[in-house]
Amino acid sequence: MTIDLHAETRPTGVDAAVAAARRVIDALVRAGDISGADMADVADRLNAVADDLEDTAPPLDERLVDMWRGDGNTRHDPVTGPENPIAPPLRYEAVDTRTIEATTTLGLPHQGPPSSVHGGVSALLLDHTLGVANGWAGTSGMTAELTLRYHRLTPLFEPITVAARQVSVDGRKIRTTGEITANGEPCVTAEGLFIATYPPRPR
Ligand SMILES: CCCCCCCCCCCCCC(=O)SCCNC(=O)CCNC(=O)[C@H](O)C(C)(C)COP(=O)(O)OP(=O)(O)OC[C@H]1O[C@@H](n2cnc3c(N)ncnc32)[C@H](O)[C@@H]1OP(=O)(O)O
Repeated sequence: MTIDLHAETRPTGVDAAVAAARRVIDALVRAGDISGADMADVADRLNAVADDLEDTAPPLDERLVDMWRGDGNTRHDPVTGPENPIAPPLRYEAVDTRTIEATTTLGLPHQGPPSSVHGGVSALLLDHTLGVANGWAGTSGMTAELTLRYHRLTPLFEPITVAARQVSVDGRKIRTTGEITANGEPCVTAEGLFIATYPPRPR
């Protein structure tokens, strides 16, 4: 069952440009300096795109207010956001009323050890997924503690599943667990303490 735990990716507008930017990031890391591409020309063309975007961007304050309107951060967060080129992006499904999961395949931009996911990237995916599991379960908060155990390398280039479950809510303290698995084997497990609090949205 697909649920509204992430913003839907639109085929046009900034979502389409972000999808293209993800391709560029992946292709650049893949190419390195041993490809046949004229990288000086590539840099000129990418800088021209950035110049155009910077020249037409709204003031930062205005954009921040816009970002936190409506769907809020699910459109721009760095894990699921269709507006954010550094998001893989993950697309969550509900497992039950307190548990969610997403399956994705990461590539070279997220590499740490050879052909393996960077440990900090795993932490990002888990922190966010635990946070969204809290939102799904009905009580969310800010990460106060996140404890990770890296059991084995998390592979690139093949499907991995990121899952999280809200375990308990005790006053403002929310305890949540999660894991990244590949081929059914745990690669990283996480335990999080979240404190129920709601930072003000930019206005
Ligand atoms: C359906 C879909 C929904 C989607 C939703 C969108 C999801 C988005 C997902 C995004 C996910 C991404 C998520 C992110 O990226 S969140 C960003 C990363 N986190 C932060 O930046 C948090 C920064 N820290 C703070 O803001 C404050 O310190 C917090 C809010 C955490 C607590 O400050 P606050 O002033 O409010 O609390 P308090 O001092 O009154 O303490 C209250 C109680 O808590 C206990 N305590 C506090 N800290 C700790 C600690 N470190 N270890 C153990 N215990 C701790 C404390 O002892 C006390 O217990 P007790 O004495 O009462 O027993």
